[in-house]
Amino acid sequence: MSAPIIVWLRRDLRLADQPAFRAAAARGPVIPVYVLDDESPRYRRMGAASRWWLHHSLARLAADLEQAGSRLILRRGRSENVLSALAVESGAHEVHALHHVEPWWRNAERAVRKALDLQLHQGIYLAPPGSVLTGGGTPFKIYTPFWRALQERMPPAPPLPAPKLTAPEAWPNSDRLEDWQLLPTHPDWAGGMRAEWTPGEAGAAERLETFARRAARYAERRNLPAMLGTSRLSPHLHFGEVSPAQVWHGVANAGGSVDVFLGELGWRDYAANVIHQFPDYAAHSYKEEFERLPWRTGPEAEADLKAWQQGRTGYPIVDAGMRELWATGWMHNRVRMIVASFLIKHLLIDWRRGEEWFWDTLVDADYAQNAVNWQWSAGSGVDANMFVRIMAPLTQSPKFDAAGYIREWVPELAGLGDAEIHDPGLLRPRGYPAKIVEHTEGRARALAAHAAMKAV
Ligand SMILES: Cc1cc2nc3c(=O)[nH]c(=O)nc-3n(C[C@H](O)[C@H](O)[C@H](O)COP(=O)(O)OP(=O)(O)OC[C@H]3O[C@@H](n4cnc5c(N)ncnc54)[C@H](O)[C@@H]3O)c2cc1C
Repeated sequence: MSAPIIVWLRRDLRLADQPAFRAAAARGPVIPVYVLDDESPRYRRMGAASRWWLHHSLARLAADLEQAGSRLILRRGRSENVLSALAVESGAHEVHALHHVEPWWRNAERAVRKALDLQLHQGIYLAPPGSVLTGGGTPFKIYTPFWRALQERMPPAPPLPAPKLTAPEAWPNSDRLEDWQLLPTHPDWAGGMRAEWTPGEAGAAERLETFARRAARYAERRNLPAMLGTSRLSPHLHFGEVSPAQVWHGVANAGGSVDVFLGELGWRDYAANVIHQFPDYAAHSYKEEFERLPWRTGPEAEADLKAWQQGRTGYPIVDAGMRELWATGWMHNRVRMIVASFLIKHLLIDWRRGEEWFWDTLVDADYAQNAVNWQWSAGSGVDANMFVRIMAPLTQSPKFDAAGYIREWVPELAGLGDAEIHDPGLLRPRGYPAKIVEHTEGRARALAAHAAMKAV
């Protein structure tokens, strides 16, 4: 029997349309391995909600591999060390993996390549990050021209089915998933996540199939948080349980406004294109002047941050969003924009504090998409909303018909009518907090801080 080939898995946890599996399967027996590497990302190690998802996704993948006559080997440690040791144990020389854009994964890929024959494949985005270029051969900075150029290369190649896998003569040892303690126990806060999500390739395929039936009406519903208008595919896409090409082809014939949905998938590629150019995008404001913005700090600002995190700001739409996030690990996009704007502008708290909170609490926490969207909201990004365009939560809430959404996530307000629920005022029930800051006051403070930044 020929030497086994290692497939190094990260956030590409699927068998179908997974080019690393396909290439390895064509060359010999396959050893699929997932390395829990908290060392390479350092402070960017996966957050708590992502670890919950990872546990279930790995359990599913292991079961799917068993059924295909294979196994999932689990190891923990620094990727290059673990893979080198595994290669020695198993007699493997080649490692196949999908190329990742996060800076720590790019470093890890370089380190693995020093010791082993690492073959990288594309398959996480519609097009390889860094490959969509202007006429002058430079990467795009702005979304709209990027999307126009990307569309010229679409549709993506049709997705390929899972390959047939051959087992190696002997299986290397594996850690036990339970021993990794990825799930919360004291307390177990994951009940809302279990109710909402089915991690794994089959769960992703089912989401895609049900969304395809309503994708034609995406544009008219996508901004309404009370409706099931968007796909909710983001955590499945983040963990690679479905490929963007599968999503594209899964909805392509839906008709109606499906093009608007495909444009959102384009934002996903765009975010990776930004990180490819600016790897530490989550650490610094792209527009340097924002490093001079006088953000609030100190005990009062910390108390406001906590109120925002806990959904106790006195703004029902903001609180509904933050509580949805805490309970399910996900938040509707329109509401993400509202809560981000509120933190950055009404509370004048550095966008990085919000980014960090999302990183820990979102099941779809994604280095590129999170940083790009937070910098978009702050106005500090490469392609961004203007800081001085301040979203008014009390206007956004009725505009996007959020009454039902607020009733679901802020049950103290459920008894209020549609006219009052967005801004309870004197009808505020006992137990629901007063507004943490008045809109006009918060707005004026934010504009003054922006003016001060510009004046330096
Ligand atoms: C402050 C802020 C932080 C965010 N952080 C993340 C994050 O960590 N991870 C993440 O996946 N998305 C993030 N988003 C983008 C967006 O909110 C989610 O992708 C979307 O809500 C996921 O829901 P869906 O799958 O139903 O999206 P759909 O509307 O069905 O869109 C389909 C897919 O397109 C991609 N997409 C949609 N909107 C965006 C966008 N604005 N930017 C980039 N890709 C997009 C997602 O992969 C999504 O699954 C953030 C947005 C904001 C405003």
